[in-house]
Amino acid sequence: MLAAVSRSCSSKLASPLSTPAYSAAAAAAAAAGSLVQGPVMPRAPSGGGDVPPYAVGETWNTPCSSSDGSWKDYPWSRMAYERQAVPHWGKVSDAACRHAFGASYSSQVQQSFRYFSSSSDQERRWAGNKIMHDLPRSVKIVEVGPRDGLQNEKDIVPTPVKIELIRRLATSGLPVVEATSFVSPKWVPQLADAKDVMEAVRDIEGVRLPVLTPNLKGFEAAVAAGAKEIAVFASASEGFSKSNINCTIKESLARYNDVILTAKEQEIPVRGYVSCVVGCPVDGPVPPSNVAYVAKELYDMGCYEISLGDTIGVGTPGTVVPMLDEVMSVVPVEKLAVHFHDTYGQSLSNILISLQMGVSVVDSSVAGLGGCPYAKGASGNVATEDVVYMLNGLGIKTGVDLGKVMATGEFICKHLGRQSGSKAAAALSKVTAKASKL
Ligand SMILES: CC(C)(COP(=O)([O-])OP(=O)([O-])OC[C@H]1O[C@@H](n2cnc3c(N)ncnc32)[C@H](O)[C@@H]1OP(=O)([O-])[O-])[C@@H](O)C(=O)NCCC(=O)NCCSC(=O)C[C@@](C)(O)CC(=O)[O-]
Repeated sequence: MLAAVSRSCSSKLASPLSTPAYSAAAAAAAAAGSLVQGPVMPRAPSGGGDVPPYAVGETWNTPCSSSDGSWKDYPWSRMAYERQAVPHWGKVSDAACRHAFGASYSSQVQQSFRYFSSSSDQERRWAGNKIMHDLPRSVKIVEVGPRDGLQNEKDIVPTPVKIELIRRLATSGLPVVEATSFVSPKWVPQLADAKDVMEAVRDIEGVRLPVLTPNLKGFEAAVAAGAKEIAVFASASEGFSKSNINCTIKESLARYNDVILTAKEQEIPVRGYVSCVVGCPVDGPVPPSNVAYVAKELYDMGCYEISLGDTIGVGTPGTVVPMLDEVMSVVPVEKLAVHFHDTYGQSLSNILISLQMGVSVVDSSVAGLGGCPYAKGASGNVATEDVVYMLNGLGIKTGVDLGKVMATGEFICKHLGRQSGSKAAAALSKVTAKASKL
């Protein structure tokens, strides 16, 4: 990833060279080679210091400390070492700030510090072309906060709050907002109000509002409530399939075949999820071939898009790459989406590597809400704010207004009585608060 550097957009502020963040970045840059002369050419791995002396593509298991204090090998800790990215230091322009913040960029925000890697769209593209070639020009973000984000909440969120959450997300420029699930209320009590939620939001314009349906019963209820798009969800691991939807993978695929055939008759588009694409809370590591098998089955049945879910967030680029590689050999990459949970803080790295492999659809959840009630240890989804911030920084278009998503994150976090799981939102709100005192 590109290194970040803090610069001021305003000449009225203290010299950016004197800010602590800049000094730290400057020290790092100086150590890496050059600060003032622009791009630094990558150095070949030396094999010394902290850099592992492994060849590109070589893999190994990293010993990890387990909860009982012993050292174990986790098979999903496969890693691949490649040469380091090249930092490109530059002054941040107003255009870049506007790009990062979207339409809600204001003169107040303009006064604040920026944390971007390059000074202009052109320079960002330079870095992108040089190091991260093949990045898409635009990415579709599928917001899953109202469904995946809320389904794990213990206290029932009032229906009007859910409706308002969807309305606000829809006006943030997000093209798709997964609204709710028509699943058994005995299994997921939080979403027992699916009918009321869907009836209230069904006519919101300019956004697609898919809902999860585990069977024909759910499909019929969803359509009756006004759903115009649905999603089915299978698992790449038997253990999770049984604990999540109480049937084997084979049984679930037969069930989804019925749902998809019925949906086709009514011209209702169906998205397909594959969960546990790297690891399963019950079965452990999941072979990429299992993921490819389930993804292809769903695609062949007629799902227009297959979302690959790292349900418990154990993936790293080292395991995500071979998984995607295998899936891409049976499903066209333009039909794939990635869905990362941030349990181990790997989501943004995994998204970046997925984009480099050609994926251009990313699922995320406002304020990083989320977790699956049937996946012990699963934490929130990657935060929408963090994804938008990274994509803005890379000059990749999303059409999403970061300021509006941040405000929506504040809204829902206030109702849940907790802090946002988005690091970008936390940092940017501090920056904005500081700027308002200037
Ligand atoms: C699949 C079932 C229904 C099987 O549940 P079951 O108990 O095996 O099914 P059943 O057919 O025996 O039905 C039991 C009861 O549920 C009712 N029922 C049956 N279906 C429905 C329905 N659609 N809507 C409302 N009610 C329903 C049915 O009518 C019956 O009611 P009763 O006669 O006892 O009063 C259940 O296991 C279930 O609802 N599971 C959903 C669990 C869930 O939503 N998990 C979270 C999804 S997140 C995920 O999968 C991962 C993902 C997508 O986010 C990606 C990622 O993060 O990686």
